[in-house]
Amino acid sequence: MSFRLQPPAPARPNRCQLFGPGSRPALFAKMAASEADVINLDLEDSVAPTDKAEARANVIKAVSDVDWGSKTLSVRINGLDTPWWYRDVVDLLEQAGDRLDQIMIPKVGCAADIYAVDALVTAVERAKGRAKPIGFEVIIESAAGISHVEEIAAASPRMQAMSLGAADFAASMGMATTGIGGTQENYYMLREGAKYWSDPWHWAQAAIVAACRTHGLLPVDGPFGDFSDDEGFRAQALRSATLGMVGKWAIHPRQVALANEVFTPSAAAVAEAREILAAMAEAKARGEGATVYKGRLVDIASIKQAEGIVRQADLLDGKG
Ligand SMILES: CC(C)(COP(=O)(O)OP(=O)(O)OC[C@H]1O[C@@H](n2cnc3c(N)ncnc32)[C@H](O)[C@@H]1OP(=O)(O)O)[C@@H](O)C(=O)NCCC(=O)NCCSC(=O)C[C@H](O)C(=O)O
Ligand SMILES: [Mg+2]
Repeated sequence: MSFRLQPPAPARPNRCQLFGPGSRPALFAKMAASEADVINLDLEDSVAPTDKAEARANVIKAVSDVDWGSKTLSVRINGLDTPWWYRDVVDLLEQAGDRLDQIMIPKVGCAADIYAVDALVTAVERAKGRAKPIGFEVIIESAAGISHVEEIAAASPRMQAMSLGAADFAASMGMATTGIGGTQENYYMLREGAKYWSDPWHWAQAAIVAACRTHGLLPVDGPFGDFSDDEGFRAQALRSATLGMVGKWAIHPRQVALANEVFTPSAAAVAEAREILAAMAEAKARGEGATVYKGRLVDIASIKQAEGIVRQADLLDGKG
């Protein structure tokens, strides 16, 4: 390990973030009743420009009026290139109750974007005497965002989580697709006449995971647009989990159970992790740093891998 230790990410469930437009208040109670760990009430791209003010008022009311249980409650504000974002921040911080946990900042391009929102949030918090500091989560969804991902992750102590926004990311990068996440038909390798599909989101996801793990944030996979394609969602989520992401967005309620399933360690994975820890404890008692488990090497690094799985299982204990 480097002299600079890796800080832990916030210890809270973040397997699924369920989105709903702030302009559809009829959805709020359904979102609260869902099994999602995080709720994202949206003021940004799912809300038409003519509905921005009404959506903001709906969301401010719902923060206090709806019973959100133990979920993390987040509101996605408008981007810093719009005329709406400062009013989103000021009205939320002045008028929404203490139940609000986070603000999600979309389309961040550099650390200064976070600095600007932090300055405004801090001023309103002090003026209003808000006791609970608001956390930040951000979306990496532009060429600038992915280019500056590490400085963005380090930009504020308010930072909690970072998501990949596949739709805006594809648009910003000029990617030849209108798909939101998942396999892309033309992104394949050819060998002896057979196509092998590759993953165009992989490098951006890996960069986000590395930035998050360096600075103690939760890395999250964003939307999968085709909500009729359960297997496509599951495949995308499995790849994200394998890379180190802790959860995924749901843009429709049917995606919530899929995300929870993928990002909850299976009973078999937890049992194996505990067996590895037991095998390594025995090895340590013998004065050894490595041993053989089921015919393969396990060593001190395996302890950290196994502890991560057990820690996640303990965190989710009782959440199904
Ligand atoms: C996608 C939707 C517009 C679909 O809405 P609808 O046509 O109403 O869906 P259904 O008829 O299939 O709904 C079935 C029942 O589920 C309820 N429902 C629908 N959506 C939600 C929800 N989000 N949360 C909770 N419950 C929901 C319906 O009311 C039905 O209930 P019932 O009648 O009682 O059976 C809609 O799902 C939707 O608006 N989704 C969220 C869209 C959104 O927030 N988008 C923003 C995030 S993605 C993004 O921004 C891209 C990203 O930034 C990037 O760049 O990648
Ligand atoms: Mg977007």
